[in-house]
Amino acid sequence: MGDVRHVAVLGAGSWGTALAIHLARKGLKVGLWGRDGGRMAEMRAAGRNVRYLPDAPFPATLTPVDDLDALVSTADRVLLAVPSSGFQDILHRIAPRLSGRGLVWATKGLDLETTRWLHELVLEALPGDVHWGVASGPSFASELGRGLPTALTLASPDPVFAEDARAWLAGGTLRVYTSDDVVGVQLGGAFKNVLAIAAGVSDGLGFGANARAALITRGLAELMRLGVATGARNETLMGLSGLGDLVLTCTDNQSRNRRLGLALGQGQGMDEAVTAIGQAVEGIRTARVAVAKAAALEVDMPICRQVYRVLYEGLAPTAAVEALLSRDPKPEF
Ligand SMILES: NC(=O)C1=CN([C@@H]2O[C@H](COP(=O)(O)OP(=O)(O)OC[C@H]3O[C@@H](n4cnc5c(N)ncnc54)[C@H](O)[C@@H]3O)[C@@H](O)[C@H]2O)C=CC1
Ligand SMILES: O=C(CO)COP(=O)(O)O
Repeated sequence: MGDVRHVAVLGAGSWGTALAIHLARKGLKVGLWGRDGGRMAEMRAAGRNVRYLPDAPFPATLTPVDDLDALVSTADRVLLAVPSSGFQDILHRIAPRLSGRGLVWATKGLDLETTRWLHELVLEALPGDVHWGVASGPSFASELGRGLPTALTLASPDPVFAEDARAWLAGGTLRVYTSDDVVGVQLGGAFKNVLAIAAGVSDGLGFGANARAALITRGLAELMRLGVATGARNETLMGLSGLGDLVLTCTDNQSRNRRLGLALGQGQGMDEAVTAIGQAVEGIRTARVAVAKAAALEVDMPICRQVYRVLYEGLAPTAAVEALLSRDPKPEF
């Protein structure tokens, strides 16, 4: 597959920036592209992403760039880290230039309108000679940006490409495991965001550690039921991209999804809470996808359903909890 010396990182939010810094620290030449030319100029001048990761200076081999086509045409590999709302658009823009290169994405979510997995969009958009994979796991951008130890899973249907991607992604403080469970790795990364909102709501209401642990565990049961219906493997859902990321985002206030839930549980309105966070909160879109997938596949996902009702139907958080607690009794497994 050839030597990897130059990586294009697309999406200059907190995650794209942290990944770009990490790769550049390893000595790779990195072009970081963002859609806002003014912000990219600001990053070039400041030598850091002042808005999203102000405490992580750019290594010398990281260049913020404006020209997407030029960057993708010259890079050996492309790492896509835009929110799921922008995934399809950027994928189509870069697809004609991806021949012979490899694509990894680090976006967590599904396509909202069609509820398709991102790899299904990739399969449809890309020429057959483009190898691809998805990276996911418990990984707050600011921690990777500060060089703190982090572990991810890289899933690809092609074991040779999985090893290729592992080799250029991993190193320094980032450990990367490989997998061929493309659906399982995406499932955990996407749907844990909905459950993190639920955990935040519970903590915002002051419900305590028992309730949080119950939500994490029963949330994992929902992921596993969806996994059975979609062909994901249980061990993947028990791994870094499943349970690992679920625990991280349900328990730590660095999670934007958890913070949204906290704000709602404390009585803040949705618009106010989203504006205050000011960054991607993927669980909002994914709650809609969860309800649609659960209905289409006849999978019981009561926690995701109540999150959806709080976000989209104006249900009071206390009423959502009551609805969960008053369901008919059933065996745990
Ligand atoms: N921040 C984190 O700790 C982690 C984030 N992720 C995932 O990475 C993805 C990106 O999230 P963040 O960087 O955290 O979001 P962010 O809110 O920090 O930044 C989003 C960036 O994407 C840009 N953007 C939005 N729509 C776009 C479009 N259509 N085309 C091009 N650029 C667009 C925005 O201008 C902004 O620069 C999400 O799917 C998120 O779940 C995954 C792991 C960790
Ligand atoms: O996915 C993440 C960590 O793995 C980031 O979580 P939030 O999007 O909730 O901040």
